[in-house]
Amino acid sequence: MADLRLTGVKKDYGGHSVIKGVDLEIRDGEFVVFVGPSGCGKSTLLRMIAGLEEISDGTLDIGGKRANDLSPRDRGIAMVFQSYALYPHLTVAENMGFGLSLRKTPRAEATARVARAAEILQITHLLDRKPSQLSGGQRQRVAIGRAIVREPSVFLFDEPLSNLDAALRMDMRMEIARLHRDLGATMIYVTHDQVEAMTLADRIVVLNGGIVQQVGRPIDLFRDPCNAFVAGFIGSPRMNFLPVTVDSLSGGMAQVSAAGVGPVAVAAGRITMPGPAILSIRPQALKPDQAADRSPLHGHVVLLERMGTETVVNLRLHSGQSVLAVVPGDLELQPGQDITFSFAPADVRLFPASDLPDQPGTPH
Ligand SMILES: Nc1ncnc2c1ncn2[C@@H]1O[C@H](COP(=O)(O)OP(=O)(O)OP(=O)(O)O)[C@@H](O)[C@H]1O
Repeated sequence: MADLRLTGVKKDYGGHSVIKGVDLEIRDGEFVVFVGPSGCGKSTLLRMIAGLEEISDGTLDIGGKRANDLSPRDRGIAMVFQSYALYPHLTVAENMGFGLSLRKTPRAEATARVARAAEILQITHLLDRKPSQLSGGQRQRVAIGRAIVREPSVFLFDEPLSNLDAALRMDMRMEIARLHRDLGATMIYVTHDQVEAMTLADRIVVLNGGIVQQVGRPIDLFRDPCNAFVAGFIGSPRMNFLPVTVDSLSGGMAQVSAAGVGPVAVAAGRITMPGPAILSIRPQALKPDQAADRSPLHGHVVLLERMGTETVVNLRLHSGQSVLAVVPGDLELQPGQDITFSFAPADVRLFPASDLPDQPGTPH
């Protein structure tokens, strides 16, 4: 069993708090991805699970046993680093088997495990080469192979694909997904990459400033972010945030208005009082037409980013606010043209203005 439980886990560096009390359960066999802005504590949390950083406060249980004071090698965990961390003077086979020889695994068994991992990763033909004779993608396979041979119950990945080019990242992403399916091991993965997080994760943990903002299935975070931070962090292109005024509240609905928006009735969410608020609208939820049951936004096209099947439209509303919309790639649009987009009230979310204190038009 390799379920993990973090209870009130904290990390301080010399009185500076970087992880501020994390409670999290990770189920056996689950693929969990940590995301968040640079410096939010993703790697620190991962390294505490690995045993590479001491836990300042709180409890880490692995497989139902307290692991705070276990050495890294006794945790049943293997970690794959962004930098690959291969020994240049050893062959691929020796790199992969290095941890096993340290643990005095019988030679025949070590050789068999290396051969099996090489087969899984399709690098059998590279076993006699040195790291300098490998491409970046091949080196990353060796680093993953070195983790596999240890037969850990938990794999930790710290941005393993960030040194690879886009095409290779996609191949390796699929490879890691297949590995998870085949091995059935618990995997915890840190990334900056939205696509990796959305496609690999059973659940995503969004961190900000050492605090867990939300934990959930990718689709749930995308559709129902709990606050404006998560709404802005998950999804690409980035969420639009419009400052609005809540004029009245009734039966869980808020009547909102703003220059160039509404009035429109939307779900009140966490809003309990009339006053300033933020309306969030995904670029994909804006349609370049105006239907009776949709709410209009009037503006003009500033910039078009043609991606092929779709185009990202950067428009400026009459209120001066910039907004992004995603439209089909074959839609004829020109910079400078006046345009009306519209949204369905069910597709937007309302958040307190205090969620985004630097939002123009909202109080500080
Ligand atoms: N050894 C250390 N001593 C002091 N502060 C540290 C140490 N290691 C990390 N920090 C601080 O802890 C915070 C979290 O760092 P961490 O590397 O976990 O962030 P991250 O979310 O993984 O960032 P990135 O995405 O940039 O890798 C940062 O403010 C960092 O400066």
